[in-house]
Amino acid sequence: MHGVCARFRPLNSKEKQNDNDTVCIRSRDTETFIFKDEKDEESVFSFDRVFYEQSEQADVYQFLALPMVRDVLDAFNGTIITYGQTGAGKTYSMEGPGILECGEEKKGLLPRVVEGLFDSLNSYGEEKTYSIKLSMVEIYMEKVRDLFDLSKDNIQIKESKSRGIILPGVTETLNRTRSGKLILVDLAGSEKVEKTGAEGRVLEEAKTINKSLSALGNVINSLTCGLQGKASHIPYRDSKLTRILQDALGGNARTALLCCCSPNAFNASESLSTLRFGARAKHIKASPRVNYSEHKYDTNFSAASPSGDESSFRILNKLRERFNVEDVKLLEELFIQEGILFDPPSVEDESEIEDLTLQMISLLQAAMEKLTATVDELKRENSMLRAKVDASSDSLVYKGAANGSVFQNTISAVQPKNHSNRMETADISPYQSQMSPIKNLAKEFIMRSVNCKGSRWVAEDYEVKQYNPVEMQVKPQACNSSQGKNRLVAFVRLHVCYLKQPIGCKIRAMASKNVVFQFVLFFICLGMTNSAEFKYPAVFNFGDSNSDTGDLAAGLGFQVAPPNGQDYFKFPSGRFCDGRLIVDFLTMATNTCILRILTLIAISIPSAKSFHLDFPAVFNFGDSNSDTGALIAAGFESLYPPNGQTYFQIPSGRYSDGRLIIDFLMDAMDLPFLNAYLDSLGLPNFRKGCNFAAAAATILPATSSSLCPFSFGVQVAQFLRFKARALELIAKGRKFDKYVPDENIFEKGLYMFDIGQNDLAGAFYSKTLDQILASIPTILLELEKGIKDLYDQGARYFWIHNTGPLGCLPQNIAKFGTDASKLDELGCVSSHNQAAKTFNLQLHALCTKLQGQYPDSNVTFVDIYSIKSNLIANFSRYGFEQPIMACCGFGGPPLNYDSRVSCGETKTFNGTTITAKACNDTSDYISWDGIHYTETANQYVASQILTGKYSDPPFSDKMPFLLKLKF
Ligand SMILES: Nc1ncnc2c1ncn2[C@@H]1O[C@H](COP(=O)(O)OP(=O)(O)OP(=O)(O)O)[C@@H](O)[C@H]1O
Repeated sequence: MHGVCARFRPLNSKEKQNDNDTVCIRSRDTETFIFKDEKDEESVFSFDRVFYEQSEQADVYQFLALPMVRDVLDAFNGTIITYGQTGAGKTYSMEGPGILECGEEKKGLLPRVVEGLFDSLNSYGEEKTYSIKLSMVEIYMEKVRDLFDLSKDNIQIKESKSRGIILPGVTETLNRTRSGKLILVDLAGSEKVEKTGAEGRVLEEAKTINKSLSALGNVINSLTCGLQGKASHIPYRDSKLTRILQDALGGNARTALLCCCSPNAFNASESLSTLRFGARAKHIKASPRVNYSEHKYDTNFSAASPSGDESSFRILNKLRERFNVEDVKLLEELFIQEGILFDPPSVEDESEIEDLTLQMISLLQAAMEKLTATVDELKRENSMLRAKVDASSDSLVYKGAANGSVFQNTISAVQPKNHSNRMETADISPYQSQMSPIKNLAKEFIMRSVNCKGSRWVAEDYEVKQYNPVEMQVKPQACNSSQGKNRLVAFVRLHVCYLKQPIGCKIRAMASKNVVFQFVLFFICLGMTNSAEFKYPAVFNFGDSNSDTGDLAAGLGFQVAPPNGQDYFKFPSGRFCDGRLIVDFLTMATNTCILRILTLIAISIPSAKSFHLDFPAVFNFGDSNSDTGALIAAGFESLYPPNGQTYFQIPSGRYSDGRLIIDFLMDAMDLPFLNAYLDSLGLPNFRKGCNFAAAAATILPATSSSLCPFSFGVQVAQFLRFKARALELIAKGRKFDKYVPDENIFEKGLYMFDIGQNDLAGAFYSKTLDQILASIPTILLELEKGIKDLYDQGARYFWIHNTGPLGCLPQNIAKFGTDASKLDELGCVSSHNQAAKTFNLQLHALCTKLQGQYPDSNVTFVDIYSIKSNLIANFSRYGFEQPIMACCGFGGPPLNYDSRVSCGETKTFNGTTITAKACNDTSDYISWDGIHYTETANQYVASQILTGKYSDPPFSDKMPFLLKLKF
């Protein structure tokens, strides 16, 4: 980094009161100080400059910003970031104490930068033409929003070879120009949520902010911890913030970081985190270079370098000689996914695609070299594995998995990622011809931004009363700074372009380890499939008990008791035999053992992280409200896009556009998303729990007409099988520690339940309301039985969701609500909601009973019904436009639901083709597909659960949903 500095603000009046004024720093000199942490342990910190309490705003500007202002005029990019906890002085440093009362002395970096910039431009004289652009955006809840045009609230971030990361529309492409951009970033506070007392939606905002800051930390860690001489994956794409700052952090920019801290001992832990962040960031090495924009028809340039077409043709031909076309395509795709290649659709200018081809080719060459090395390594690994197969098949299973980094990395590399982009931005080019209006305009924008951080309200609520170039008066209206403080970033960008000669061109190449691994597996498979020997890379077997290696036991929890398995496995292995089956011998004969390696991975993938948590794991039982992929993995149903579009970008096995309530709860507990028990591919991680929930599941046992065979009893049986299998592996010795969940998680884990909706909703198709109400005790008896079985197996923490207002689901309204007299005041089917309420009352009573019966357990009842019905009744207050109508469906208002086509499906009826499509903005809708909720609605429900207000007993400390910065 160009400069990393620390700044300590003076103690504020609150800190000075009540003997609370202990200071945690002792100055040594202008670069070094001693910091005393909460445990009174001292550490020495050194930065490029330390600004102590008495430092002036001008000192900060001169040291940190002035060199950058000069550089930007020489076409170097610059970025200045203020970082630190809330109230540490970020905005003060960036802007000043406030525009109205802010004197010359107190004004911050922003006004000084603008003045410095224009002063420098003026001093350059008349002969040059300058184009100046300014944009202001904020990142709020992972959306980039144009503060000059609030209707543009999801601006796409794009990447241009010549200009790096851009928000298209702001800048103008000029031939043979050099341009510098200066980005000023005022980050949101990095404090811990517990100190802010945030809850509900504010808490959600804080958590999103926390994620962005964590992503920033991860990027800095990757940039500074990468293996020497080896390019490693930098997760810029994990948040909008890191994507926008990509150039600033690792690439083409001089970057300065101002770590703002309180000197007060009360804030020592946050200050320490900020200082550590800065200390690490100091090690980042950027390579700023002069920016220029080449004209694609520039003849000089063409003469000096081989044409893009020629080079591509030559090198691609070489590649095709070695691989087939599909392989090359696949490699390209993977590189784009990993962000090491420009994604052509995300490049803002068609004319740059030729350059991208060149860049891609050099990347392919680099990857080829790495690939060759890795293939050699894998050949060695392969022969080692073969030797071990011959020696001992038992140890092979373990070591194959231990050495199975290829498989594990391959599978992890295809995990879905969260990126979504759209294009739009503001352009103030009409002002570019005259210097003075631009300067004034820029000032006006900056003035607008000053008084209310998180300028979401600024553009709407500020009014310029009187304005002239010398003095201006800005009147803040309804500026709520406490709301503003939860906004992530006030981001100002000054873009200065001027005409000069182009200097040169350099293509930056990176390679990703993950991609290489992903690619390698692909080639191994090809090699083996083409072999004439009996050596296959994998075996996919279909059959009955003659070749069932555990399906019935695993899938339906069927008990295969001893002495089954006694001869070979020494325990029941899921096979109906004393030992191995024909398929086992055949598989061994292939010398691959992949079938078993995959089986092992499915059961026992190691977790990369270990957290100290209240709950080490979660076991979930339920229906589609919490199914994270079971029914799809079982092959009973398919989900098509746009399912999953919002978060996973592919159908993720969840019935929603994005995450479910369970996902948000897992996230809040700092646990990974739960893998479906039945989903054996995709590096399932069961160390932190397992999800047995399956869409369409009922509490009552499935019948021949049920959509889903995995009723609650089967889910409990699957759990028993899961536990037994895990314990078998644990009993085999420590070598399996990395692969199986700890034994104690079965007792300490949280058992969650969200089931019952289908028992009620399904019954309405064949029963009267009275019959349904009468059946509720029987349904709950079955639930009680399963919970007792789990208790007998050691479960002690139970978390039981009641069922939501079924009558408000478009599916039920469409079928049972055609007669308006059947609807309540919200437009929901009364009978369905009555059944849900009765069920919930009795479920609540069951929870109380269970708690009484098992005093050593913790049974928590969660009132989802109240949260959801409150949301539907007050939808607009929570930012939704549609309380009932489905987002993804067919038929239009009022329900946009047609039971003949589910979300994403296209069908033809009587010659007419219909498709159930998604709405434009899923976050406006509560209902996703007429049966399930959108990610935004799920997030709201989860945030309400986390308040603890809807639980019986209310909880305060069970869910450790505190901010956990990882620096
Ligand atoms: N160096 C300083 N000298 C005098 N006052 C300061 C200084 N730094 C901060 N302050 C004062 O401390 C208070 C909090 O500062 P500021 O609003 O800049 O914090 P922040 O880090 O931007 O917080 P947030 O993340 O909530 O926006 C303000 O009243 C500000 O005027």
